[in-house]
Amino acid sequence: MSETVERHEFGAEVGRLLDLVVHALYSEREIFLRELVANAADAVDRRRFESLTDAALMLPDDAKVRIVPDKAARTLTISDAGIGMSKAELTQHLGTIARSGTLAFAKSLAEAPAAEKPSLIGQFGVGFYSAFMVAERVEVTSRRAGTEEAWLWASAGSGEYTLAPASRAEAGTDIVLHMKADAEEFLEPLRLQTIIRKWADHITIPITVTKDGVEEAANEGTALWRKSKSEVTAEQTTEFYRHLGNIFDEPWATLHWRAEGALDFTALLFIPGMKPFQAVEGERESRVRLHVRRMFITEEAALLPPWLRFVQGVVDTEDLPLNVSREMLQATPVLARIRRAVTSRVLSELKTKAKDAESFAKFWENFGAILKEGVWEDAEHRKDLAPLIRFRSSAVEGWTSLPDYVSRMKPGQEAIYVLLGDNAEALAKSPQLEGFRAKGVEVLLLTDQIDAFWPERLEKFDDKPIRSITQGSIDLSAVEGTAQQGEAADLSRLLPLLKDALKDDVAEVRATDRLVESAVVLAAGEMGPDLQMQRLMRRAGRGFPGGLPVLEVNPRHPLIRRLADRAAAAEDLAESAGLLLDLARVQDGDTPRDPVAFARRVAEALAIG
Ligand SMILES: Nc1ncnc2c1ncn2[C@@H]1O[C@H](COP(=O)(O)OP(=O)(O)OP(=O)(O)O)[C@@H](O)[C@H]1O
Repeated sequence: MSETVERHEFGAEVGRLLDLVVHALYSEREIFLRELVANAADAVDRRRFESLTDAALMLPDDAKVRIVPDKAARTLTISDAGIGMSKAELTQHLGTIARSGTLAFAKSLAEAPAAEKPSLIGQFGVGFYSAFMVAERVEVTSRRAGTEEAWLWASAGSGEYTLAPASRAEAGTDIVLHMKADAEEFLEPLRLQTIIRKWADHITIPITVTKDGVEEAANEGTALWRKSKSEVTAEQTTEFYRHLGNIFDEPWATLHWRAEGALDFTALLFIPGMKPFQAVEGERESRVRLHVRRMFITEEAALLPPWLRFVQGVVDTEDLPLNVSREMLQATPVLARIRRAVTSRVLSELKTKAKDAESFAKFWENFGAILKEGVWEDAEHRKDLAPLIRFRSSAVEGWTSLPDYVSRMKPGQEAIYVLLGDNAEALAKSPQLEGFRAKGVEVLLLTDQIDAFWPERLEKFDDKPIRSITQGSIDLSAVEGTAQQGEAADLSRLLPLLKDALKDDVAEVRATDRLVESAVVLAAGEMGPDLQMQRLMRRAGRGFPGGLPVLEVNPRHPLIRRLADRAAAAEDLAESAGLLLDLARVQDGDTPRDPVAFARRVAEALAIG
C-alpha cells in the first residue's frame, strides 16, 4: 500500500493559514465543527441539485450528516452522503486555497492585533483547515458521486499531505479527526449536540450525533426563515447571516417577511454592514439562495438584479416543484414574479432607511457604486433609484442627494451640474468649478467609474436636465450673482492664432466666463462624450472617441491679456499656445502631450523669469 501513497507539499499560503488558524486561538475552537458540518451539508445540497439532471447521482433516502465520536480511539468522524471529491478535487480544495476570501481573511488575521484575533477567527468561516485546531491528524476519505474510486487524503497539518487509493461503499465523504489530547471535550456527545444547536440549527439536512451507539438528532432543522419573526432571536439571525455571507459583522438591514396569496414565499434577506471580502465587484449575479419547501435548490437563480447583488439571504417558495431544473428556473413566470416582488421590497426598505442620513451614508459608502448600476441599466427602476443616489458636492460637506441639490438651485439655474473625475478632493479644487463657485452654483462631484455612464440615461431629475460641466459650453448668465471682476481683453487676434497653432489638438478655442483664477480649461465638444468618459476609454485602450476637445480661455486673466497684447503685436505664439494647452491638461490631472518637451518649455520660461 505504501508504494501507492503520494506525498504532496501544501501550497505556501495553506501552510501560513494553517499556522495562523491553529495558533491564533483556543477559546473559539468549537467552530471547527460548524465548518465541517456546513461543508458536509453543502455537499449534500450539491449532490441533490446535480441529481436533477443526472439521475445516477440520486441521494439515498436517509441522506444526513453523521457525527460519530469514539472515545476509545480518540477520533471524531463526520460523514456525509454528499457529492464527494475526486482525487483532483481533494488536491485542489484541500491542498491549496482556492478562494480569494480565505486569502483575504488570512491576511487580515495576520495583521490583526492579538486581542482581536479570536473574534476574527470565531466569526469568520475559516473552512476545512479549522479541523487542525483540535486534531493532530486529519483523514478524509471521499468518493465522488458518479464514480467508483475513492481516495484517502491525510495530513498532520504541517507542510505536507498524502493521497492514497481507498475504498468507500457509497459516494460521499468521511472526515476522521484524530483528536489532540487537550481536545477530548469534543468527544462528548452532549458537547457536540450543544455546538450543533448553537451554530448549525438552521441547516435543513438532518444532523445526528451518535451516543451510546444510537444516532440522535442534533439539529431542529426548522429553517430559520420559516419561523415567525417573534420566534427568532437577534443572535440567531446574525449567526445565520454570518454563516451565509462568510462575513463577521452585524447586518445593516434585515428583511424578514412572508408573502401569501398570489405568490407564496418566505424571504430572509440581509444588507451587509461592510463590504464582504469576496469583493462584490467581481461577480455580477445575485447569490441569494433559492429554496423550495425548505430544500436548498441553487444560489444561481438571479433572484435579485445585479445592482442589488450585495443583498444576501434566502427566498423559500411553495410555488415551484422540488425537482425544478435549471431551464425551468430561467423560464418560469413564477420566479419572474418572485423576483419582482423581492426587488421592490428591497427598494422600499432602502427608501425607508435613507431617511436616517448617517446610517444611510454607511450603506452608501459600501454599496453605492453598485446601486448606481441600476440607474444605468434598469429602465424600470431608474426613477425610483435616482433620489437614493448620494453625492459629494462643491457646496456642502458630506453626502447630498438630487432632491437636496434641487432645493438649493439658484434662481435662473436651468440644470443640475456635475463634474466627473477620479477623486473628490481633486475635483473640489478643479478650475472647472471656478465660474460656478463665483456665481454660487453648486456642482455635484462624481468619482465612481459608473458615473461616466448613468447620468446620460437618467437625463433629468425633477425636470431639470443633468449636465456635465466639462461638456460643451455652459451659459451661467441667467443665474443671478455678481458678474466677473476685471476687464476682459480683446481676443479677436489671439483666438484665431491659438486655433491655428493647436489645430491638430483642439476643435476650437473660445473665450469663457467659467474661469476666475485660472487662465485656461478644457471642455468636451458639444456632441462628444464627457472628458472623464474619454479618459476612461483611453485608459481602457479605446482610442479617442470624442473628437477633439475645446480649449477655453479666460479673457480677464493676466496671462491671456498678455498673450492678447503679443498677438496684437503679431508675435509668434506657437510655443505659448502649446504650453497653454498642456497647462489645461495638467490641471485636469492628465499628462502633457509630450511631458519631456513640456518640462523643457517650463524650465526655459522659469529661466527667463
Ligand atoms: N464534505 C465535503 N464534501 C465535498 N466537498 C467538500 C467537503 N468538505 C470540503 N469540501 C470541498 O472543499 C472546499 C474547501 O472547503 P473549505 O471549508 O476550506 O472552504 P469553503 O467551504 O469553500 O468555504 P467556507 O468554509 O469558508 O464556507 C469546499 O468548497 C468543497 O469544494
